[in-house]
Amino acid sequence: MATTHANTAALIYDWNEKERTGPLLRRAPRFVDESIRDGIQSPSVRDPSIEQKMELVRLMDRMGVQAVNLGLPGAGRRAQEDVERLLRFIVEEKLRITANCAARTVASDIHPIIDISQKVGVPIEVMTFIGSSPIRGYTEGWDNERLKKHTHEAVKLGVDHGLPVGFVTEDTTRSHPKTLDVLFRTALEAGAGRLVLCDTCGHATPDGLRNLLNFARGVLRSMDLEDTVELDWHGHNDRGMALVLGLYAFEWGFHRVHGCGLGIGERVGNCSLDLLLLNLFLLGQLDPKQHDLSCLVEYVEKISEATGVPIHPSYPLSGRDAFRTATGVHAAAIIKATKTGDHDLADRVYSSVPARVFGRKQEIEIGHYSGRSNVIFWLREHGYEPSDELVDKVFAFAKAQDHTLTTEEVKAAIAG
Ligand SMILES: CC(=O)SCCNC(=O)CCNC(=O)[C@H](O)C(C)(C)COP(=O)(O)OP(=O)(O)OC[C@H]1O[C@@H](n2cnc3c(N)ncnc32)[C@H](O)[C@@H]1OP(=O)(O)O
Repeated sequence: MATTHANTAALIYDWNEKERTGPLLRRAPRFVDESIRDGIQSPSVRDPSIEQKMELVRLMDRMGVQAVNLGLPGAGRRAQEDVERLLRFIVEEKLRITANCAARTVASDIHPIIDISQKVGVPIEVMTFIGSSPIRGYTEGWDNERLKKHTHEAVKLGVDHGLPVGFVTEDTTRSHPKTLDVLFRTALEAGAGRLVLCDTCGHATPDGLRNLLNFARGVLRSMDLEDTVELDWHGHNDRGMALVLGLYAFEWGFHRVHGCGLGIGERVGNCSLDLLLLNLFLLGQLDPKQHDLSCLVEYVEKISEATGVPIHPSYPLSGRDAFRTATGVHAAAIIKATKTGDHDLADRVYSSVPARVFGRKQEIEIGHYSGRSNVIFWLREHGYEPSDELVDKVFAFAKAQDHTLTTEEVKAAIAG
């Protein structure tokens, strides 16, 4: 995988502290890919075929994602079959990635996980969830005693069958501390090895996240479990904050952050896993020996293909327009940088993401906001001699349009 050049870096003053100083996180960031569980809960998302899911799991593994949620086998036969086949696939392919599955705090959701795990002979982490916020409790008619009973029984069921259990409080970011305190302690006493704090409704701001983390840490500390129990962050994007909160979660000390490729997921989606990886890479926080991000764009494309969710043209890194410029001033600078022969300079003069590092490249288009530089560059790239007359003709045509020209339109203008 290509890297960026030191000489180009010297041309950028970086106010992003970590980009200048290198790794600052307490520990190497770890990830849980929720694309084929939470990701496919979105009503606009198609459930990928088993072959597509396998391909995605292979890509997750290649990118160094440590865990994948394979689904909620309690949902029915198809979900159970998929989980079993994916688990066998992970074993047969000797992938490093570990498996977890979602379950309500009910035996009928947990037993299928136990059964699959025993059949395949590989542990699956049971991620057993319960809505812990007052608004959820009110809606369901649940009181704290009932939540506590469900929590205890569910965690104990998984633990008694020798499986690792993560306890997931749905809507943690709107839950009362007294309730969380009771539920966390109940789950930990029953043997949960992980607490998953969830921003199920996309409610948290950075200070909310930090307050909640400090609270959870306090509970662990009081039980002398700070060094043994891990904390996960699972966030949704209702307020558009999921990615930023994912980054803060690592900075402030969560062990793992959950996300989905292309940011798919329930309602407006989860934290985008590909953008989380991209940002941590750019911040110098990922060990390149553990994380091969040369397939990051392929991963997003495969997620899109498998789920039927289109990639927005302006989606970072993988979007059609991420490195495509029609604007005159920007294009002129990119073209000047290109002429130096230094691809890194050309990549970075108008983008914070170096395209070539991820297998993409800058493209210059012609539109109504273009200058002559765009036209000259385009003509040369397509084998035309950019005479003044030809440049004038295409330039005048472009200025009269309301959109970026297609190749056919430019060719028609040349011929016209
Ligand atoms: C962490 C998350 O993302 S939460 C989203 C989880 N994912 C999904 O829901 C997708 C898969 N779900 C399904 O296929 C179905 O909802 C099933 C098979 C799990 C359940 O189907 P049904 O039994 O028909 O129940 P339905 O979906 O209508 O309602 C959910 C039920 O679960 C109950 N429930 C929800 N969470 C819990 C919990 N943690 N513990 C106990 N019961 C719970 C609700 O109270 C409701 O019960 P009710 O039917 O007695 O009112």
